[in-house]
Amino acid sequence: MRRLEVVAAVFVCDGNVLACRRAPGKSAAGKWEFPGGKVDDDETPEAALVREIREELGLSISVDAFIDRSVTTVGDNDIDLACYLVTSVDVPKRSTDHDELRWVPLSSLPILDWASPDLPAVAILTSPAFQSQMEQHS
Ligand SMILES: Nc1nc2c([nH]c(=O)n2[C@H]2C[C@H](O)[C@@H](COP(=O)(O)OP(=O)(O)OP(=O)(O)O)O2)c(=O)[nH]1
Repeated sequence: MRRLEVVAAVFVCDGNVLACRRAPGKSAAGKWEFPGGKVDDDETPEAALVREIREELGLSISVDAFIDRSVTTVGDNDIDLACYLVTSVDVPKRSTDHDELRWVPLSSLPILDWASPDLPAVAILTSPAFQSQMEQHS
């Protein structure tokens, strides 16, 4: 079993969350996920997330809050996925790794066909506690 440390960014805007669909030809193509990628050796999770989002979406972000970290077995890999709430000045428009970027209302997130490692974060995002936290900040 191989353990992969992965970080992902949750963009929230007006009660909508950015979901990204893995492009054809990638592993788990067609599954929805949060943008991000693998943490390199000797890199902090926050630095990895800033680097991955710059590479993938071409944006500068600030990493604002930790949401969830869970380990999920997918095939021969243990995916150790940490998700963070992030903000950016510019709006994400396109991705090198995804064929669709979609803003989805918090309450509709479970409708998408998520990569299984993302489901714990999706459950937190759709909880009443998170939704009222977001309303207080908007
Ligand atoms: N970026 C990202 N990756 C995720 C999420 N959920 C999830 O299972 N993954 C998996 C997919 C990949 O196997 C790995 C992240 O690697 P990566 O985004 O750097 O992708 P990669 O192109 O190197 O991946 P791969 O095609 O080699 O599998 O974690 C998620 O929400 N965001």
